Amino acid sequence: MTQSICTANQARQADTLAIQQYRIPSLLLMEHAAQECFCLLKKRLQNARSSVIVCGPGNNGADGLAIARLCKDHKIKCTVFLPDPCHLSMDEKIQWDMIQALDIPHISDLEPALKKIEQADVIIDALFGNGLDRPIQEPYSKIIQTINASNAFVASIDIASGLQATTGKALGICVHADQTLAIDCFKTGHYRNEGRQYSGQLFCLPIGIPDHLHDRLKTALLLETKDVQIPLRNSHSHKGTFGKALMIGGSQSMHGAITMACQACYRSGIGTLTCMIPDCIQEIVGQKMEFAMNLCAPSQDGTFALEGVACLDQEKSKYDILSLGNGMGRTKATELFVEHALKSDACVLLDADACWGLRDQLHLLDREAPVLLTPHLKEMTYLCQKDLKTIQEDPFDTVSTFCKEHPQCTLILKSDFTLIGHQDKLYVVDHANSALAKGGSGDILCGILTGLYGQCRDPLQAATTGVMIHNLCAAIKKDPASVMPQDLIEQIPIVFSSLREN
Ligand SMILES: NC(=O)C1=CN([C@@H]2O[C@H](COP(=O)(O)OP(=O)(O)OC[C@H]3O[C@@H](n4cnc5c(N)ncnc54)[C@H](O)[C@@H]3O)[C@@H](O)[C@H]2O)[C@@H](O)CC1
Ligand SMILES: [K+]
Repeated sequence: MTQSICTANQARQADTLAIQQYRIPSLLLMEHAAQECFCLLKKRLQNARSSVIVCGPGNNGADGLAIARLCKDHKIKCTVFLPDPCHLSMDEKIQWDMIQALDIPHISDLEPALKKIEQADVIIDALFGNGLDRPIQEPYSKIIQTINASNAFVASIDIASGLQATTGKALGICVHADQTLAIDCFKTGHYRNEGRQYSGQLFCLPIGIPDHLHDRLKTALLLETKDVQIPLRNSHSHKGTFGKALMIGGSQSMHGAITMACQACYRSGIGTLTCMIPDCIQEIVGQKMEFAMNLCAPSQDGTFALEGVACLDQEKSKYDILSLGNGMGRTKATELFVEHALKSDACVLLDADACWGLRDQLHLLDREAPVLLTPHLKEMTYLCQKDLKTIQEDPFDTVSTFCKEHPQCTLILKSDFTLIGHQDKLYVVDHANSALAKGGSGDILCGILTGLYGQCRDPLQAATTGVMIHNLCAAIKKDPASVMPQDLIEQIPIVFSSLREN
């Protein structure tokens, strides 16, 4: 099952549909949620000297009470802290009655509860979930402060209390979780704004809501390795079967970028590869790449000259994919190359400086053949009318809006996680790894994408598979500080064969 990433509203809708349309009682969903949480936390709770379940006034708190009941069933000691037993949701009232009837230790007075929290080694945070809708105030801010000051392991149910589930903004103070146990689906707030920093390790727990309800809600999806498919390679094939690519880039000061991109492309299965570079770097690039054909275009001041675009015009009809950008520099010629590439019939991939070169000619995206774009957050400002802060605050909306406006495009927005959008589809790849936060890493992704597109001719498949491969390449047994671009390139064959086996 592919995990959904929902806004607060979508998560609520999924709950409501499950309850109304599939007649699943909400207490049953809650029981599933509690059982899944308990299963994941059982070992820690068993080993804890003292554990506290801190419960708020809604169904998040009710989940906490249901977990306390399962602890009692398994003879695990824990204390429930419910600060305000007079104001409870309907389901929580039922859970609270059971807690009292079963004589499970519970406190409602603040001072002794804060002492318990200070001494606890495991805290379950069930204060607020999807329903937090205003800034945290007393007594909850004092409670959260004490949780954060304790040395305990903190597991938040559904979302760290204090985070708004859609925006990931901390509404005042927020629990700093070691783990978040998302109920039924991830929330966009786990990925946006402060959500990354407060959620800790994320888990998503199924509670019996039918999958297709999420499909209906068109939520973003979290991609796992099993969800991607590398293009099949028939043994009875020839180099034409696997695509002809032209990769355009390089300059006097950045010739490494285009060579790394080409190496990654070749290792990712392209049939034939031609590399177009400014003639001033002909010698150095030629020495590094005997597998690719080199085309040299005239240069000026260490980058492509304007008249170099004639070389592209002459060649462009011969290729399935034209990729532009790696180490190209931000010049008038880059803008012109972008324009002429987009006026071809081939698929076009625009990376790095080519995204900049597109900024004043976005109308060219309205074409027949597909376009792949791989901006990082800053480069995204060139592709839409938003500033960096707005994009950072809501990358989900940025990508979906762009993809609705440009249905021919597949957009890959890179940050510490990657968003991939195409028309109304939105995917997240989340393998944050600082080994990729280095120069050269984007060029390698560009090469992988070009190689994959040549084989499958499906931009979305190339994007989802390519981003996953790129991330898996970084998961090597080397300290992230020391990983070189060449290490990633050398990892490509290993990742390919492990994906093909699966
Ligand atoms: N059927 C369902 O709806 C299910 C819901 N589940 C749980 O229910 C949660 C959502 O429950 P709710 O919608 O009741 O929402 P919450 O439990 O997040 O809390 C909502 C309550 O908190 C109050 N509140 C909001 N912000 C506040 C603030 N700053 N200070 C004080 N009070 C504040 C609201 O007035 C409301 O009473 C999910 O996060 C999940 O943990 C799960 O049990 C699975 C099933
Ligand atoms: K919570």
